[in-house]
Amino acid sequence: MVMLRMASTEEEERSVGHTPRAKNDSLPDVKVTIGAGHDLDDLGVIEPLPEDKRITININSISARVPLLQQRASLLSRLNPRRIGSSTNKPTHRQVLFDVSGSVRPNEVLALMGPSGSGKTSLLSIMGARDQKQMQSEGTVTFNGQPLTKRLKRRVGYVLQDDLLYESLTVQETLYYAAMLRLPRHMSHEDKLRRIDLAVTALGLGQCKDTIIGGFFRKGISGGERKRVSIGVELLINPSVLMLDEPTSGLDSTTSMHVLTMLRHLASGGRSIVTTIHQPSSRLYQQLDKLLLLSQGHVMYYGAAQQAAEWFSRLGYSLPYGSSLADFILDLASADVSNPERDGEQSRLYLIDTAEAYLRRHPQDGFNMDRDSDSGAGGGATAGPGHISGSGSGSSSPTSISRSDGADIAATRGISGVTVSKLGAQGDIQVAGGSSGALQEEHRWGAPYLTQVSLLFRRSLRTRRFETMKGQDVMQFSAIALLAGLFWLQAGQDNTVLGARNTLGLLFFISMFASFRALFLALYTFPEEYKHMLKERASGMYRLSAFYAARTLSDVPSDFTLPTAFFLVVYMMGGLRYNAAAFFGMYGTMLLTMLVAQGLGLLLGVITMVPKTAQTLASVVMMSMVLTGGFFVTTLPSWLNWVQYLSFIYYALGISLYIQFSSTQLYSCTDPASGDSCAPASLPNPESNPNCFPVYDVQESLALPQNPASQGDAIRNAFVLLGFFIFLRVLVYVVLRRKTARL
Ligand SMILES: Nc1ncnc2c1ncn2[C@@H]1O[C@H](COP(=O)(O)OP(=O)(O)OP(=O)(O)O)[C@@H](O)[C@H]1O
Repeated sequence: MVMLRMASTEEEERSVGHTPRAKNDSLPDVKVTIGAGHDLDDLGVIEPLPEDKRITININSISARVPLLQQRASLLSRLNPRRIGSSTNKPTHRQVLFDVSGSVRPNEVLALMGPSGSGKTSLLSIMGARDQKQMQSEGTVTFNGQPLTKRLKRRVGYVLQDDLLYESLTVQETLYYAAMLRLPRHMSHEDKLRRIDLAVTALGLGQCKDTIIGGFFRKGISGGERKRVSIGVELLINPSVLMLDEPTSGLDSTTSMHVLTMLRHLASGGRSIVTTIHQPSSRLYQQLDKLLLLSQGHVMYYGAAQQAAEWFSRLGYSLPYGSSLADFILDLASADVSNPERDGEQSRLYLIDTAEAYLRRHPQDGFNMDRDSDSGAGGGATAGPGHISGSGSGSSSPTSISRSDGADIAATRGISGVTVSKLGAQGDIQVAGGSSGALQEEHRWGAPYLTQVSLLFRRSLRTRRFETMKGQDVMQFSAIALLAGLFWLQAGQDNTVLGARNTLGLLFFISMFASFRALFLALYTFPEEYKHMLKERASGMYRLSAFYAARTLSDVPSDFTLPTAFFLVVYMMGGLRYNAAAFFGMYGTMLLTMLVAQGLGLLLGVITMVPKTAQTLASVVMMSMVLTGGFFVTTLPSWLNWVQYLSFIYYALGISLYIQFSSTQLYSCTDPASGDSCAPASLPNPESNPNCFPVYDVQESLALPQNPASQGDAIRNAFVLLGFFIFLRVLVYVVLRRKTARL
């Protein structure tokens, strides 16, 4: 707990390293460098924004509630009304934001600060329309007066707290795919490449540009470099608004300073920047224009960042000499500061009450003394409610504030290294609709549709560069193919009924093995990609259908190579029909079956989005398909007969049987001594054996659920499989669309 003594404003400024500034300080036109002396002015992406691209964000009375984890009512309590009352009266939600208002204008850096759990990330996510489904929010956020439309979202860069990057891509590749997908189509390929180079240079990523991003299992670039790559991905599009969640967390002070300096510089080019920041040093704090301080979801201060000390001092909470302002206000928000009149919690509540009362009159502008003197309002318009001046400090109330544009704040900042001459020219705020016209003219998607598919396809292959053809997969397939080949060695050449039963097992095994693998691999596709997809779709990077097509197509080479080799070995060793048409017919059937199984896996994955749940469901579904596929269960009760028609393995087996047996004459042979059916070894030539008789009804003699001799049935089976394939793919797309409907 910090006990306060009163400090003068000058003391405060000295203690946080501020030099009291005259309002119109003219600052030297100093170039800003970031990392390894790179010059930010060299980065084409941060040239000043044209007037019509600038965006003012207004936050109007945002409140938010999150669900509380509750145990489901037991059956007993659901049946007993008296118990129901006791369980359902518990609150189900907790409010985490309370009526928060504010604004960010072009040229401004607004910092959201507060102790952990105070609601910074929640507020930022609501502002960027990235809030989670579970969160219920009220109030509005407008961008130049309009809600955040899909088109506007493409002008908003959003950097998440946990960088979401593909671990197997290099830094250069990450920026390349982002640039090619997001930059406007009228820009030439060379210009896009140049922009990537500039971003790499300006963000100091040159030395690691060919290193993979890496992750838990495979080490890649450092944490600070990851942050810079995440920022770089957003900078490439030259956004009008940049929102960042903890861009400096985990970075050393120098790198944090580089990041904040860069943000300040970006803002000075007409962008509106909002960033959450945890505990900035005094140097970092100086880069901020506006501060919105949250304490347990309530606004404790909103206004010019450099005047927060003044505000609190007037309320009786002066910055102790030698303390950092950022630490001090976080202590205030954490109820860790008391004064002779109030303990920590009382002080916190008092400061919140005072701020909320004041901000009801100035919801968008907040506290800024400079504007008073600007407008000549002085203390004339008494903005502060009576209880502010009545604070325990005995000091005067916070000066009343008149509205003026945010450029004044920027123009008075005096941040070392920022070319302030630019700020004055760009200070005007755009009115609603002014920029939307220009935004309408832009193409909705950066890259054309087919280019999106091609880029996403190539990226998808690269993201799995460490996965394809793993040694253990090759071993697994070789072992199973060899074992199956040996168990069914030349079984297909045996044309006795006994031999045909054996071959039936081989045909079934081929369909089943290929399907199982395809289905279980596909379960993970979308759950693993979900977060990336949400993030990239939220920034309008590509069409969902382009992603879907590319992602599923890119599975084909890796998922189908080994099964093809497996098929070749098993087909030859198993002695299935040596005929090109039969071979390719059987191969095509296996591929189609795999595609259907893959579709089913994708569907289960996308419905659940949780691999473990999808796996459980998949084993039940797949077992039912296998059991009713026509090999294990051959006679079903009539009322359950329809189940087999749902099994894609049933149709696959039907086609395979047609290919193998429709033009082969089978013989039923009996051993004269025992009267039993004979094994092929004992009767190598059934055609000339008097104990063998031709079989005319293969379906009956093999107890099959469908007729292998019927070409019509085989064609129907092929069409049904094709129908399954198309139906499942469409269904996956529809579910995926619903899951990402909020984007
Ligand atoms: N989806 C959710 N379900 C339940 N509680 C949530 C959810 N999202 C946020 N919260 C709660 O809301 C509060 C604010 O969370 P938020 O992440 O916005 O805080 P923060 O200020 O960003 O914290 P930090 O600095 O630690 O990141 C926390 O108490 C958090 O537990």
